[in-house]
Amino acid sequence: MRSVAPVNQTRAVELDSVTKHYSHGVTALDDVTIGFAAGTFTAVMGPSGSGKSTMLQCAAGLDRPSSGRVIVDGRDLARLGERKLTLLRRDRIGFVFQSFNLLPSLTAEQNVALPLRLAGRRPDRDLVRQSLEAVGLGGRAGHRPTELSGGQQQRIAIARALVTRPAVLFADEPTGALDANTSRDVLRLLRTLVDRQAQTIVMVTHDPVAASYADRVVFLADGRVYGELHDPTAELVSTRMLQLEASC
Ligand SMILES: Nc1ncnc2c1ncn2[C@@H]1O[C@H](COP(=O)(O)OP(=O)(O)OP(=O)(O)O)[C@@H](O)[C@H]1O
Repeated sequence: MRSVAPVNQTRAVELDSVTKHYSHGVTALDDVTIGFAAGTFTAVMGPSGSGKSTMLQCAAGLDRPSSGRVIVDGRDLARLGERKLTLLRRDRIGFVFQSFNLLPSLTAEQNVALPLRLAGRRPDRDLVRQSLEAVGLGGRAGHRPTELSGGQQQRIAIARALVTRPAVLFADEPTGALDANTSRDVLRLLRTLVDRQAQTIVMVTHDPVAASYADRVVFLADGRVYGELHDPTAELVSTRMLQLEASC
């Protein structure tokens, strides 16, 4: 059963009137105001070029908005200098991508420990093992990425993103490179992390089935928020996407 959102839920991430201009007069985000409550799973959908990745990059502090505010874990990113922003990204924000980005020469355990090493911390073996167990791969600690399936590699990437216990996990098309069965395993894992550990997850996807694992789907078009769905089904998400594409 899904977690029930408590009243007065705190927001792990907030975007307040965020606009992002790129060169050649492109406005990728146009005055976007949206919040992501702690302990919830949100999918972000929209036609190609609607600003989904840009929104994730701005929310994760990987890119700076042209105007507006981004608040993560109670901190206004615009007020942080580069060093403090790097620390916040490293300690409080997790990111997984379509490509797993694991280091091929390292074992699963060493890949998961990497964020701790990069932070100059001696990796706590128990913590690394717990992260591997949380993604169901406690028995694969000594395996290298080439010895793991695509779904297992993505689960290692998720364990690596979670080892610092981030306030939010951003996922950009995390199942984009996986087949339907493997995708389902990864999506179930994300759902379990929300339900059992109250992890906050924001996931960009093109797939209505993937979006149906979320508590809420936010639709973007032309850099703007065009509504949302709560407790989505894949059918409802597909219908909304068709309506959105027809109106663009
Ligand atoms: N670095 C950049 N420089 C210039 N324009 C960019 C840059 N990055 C993105 N854009 C433009 O910003 C708009 C939004 O792009 P974005 O990648 O956020 O969309 P998206 O919804 O994630 O697309 P897709 O589903 O195709 O991945 C697009 O028009 C894109 O061409």
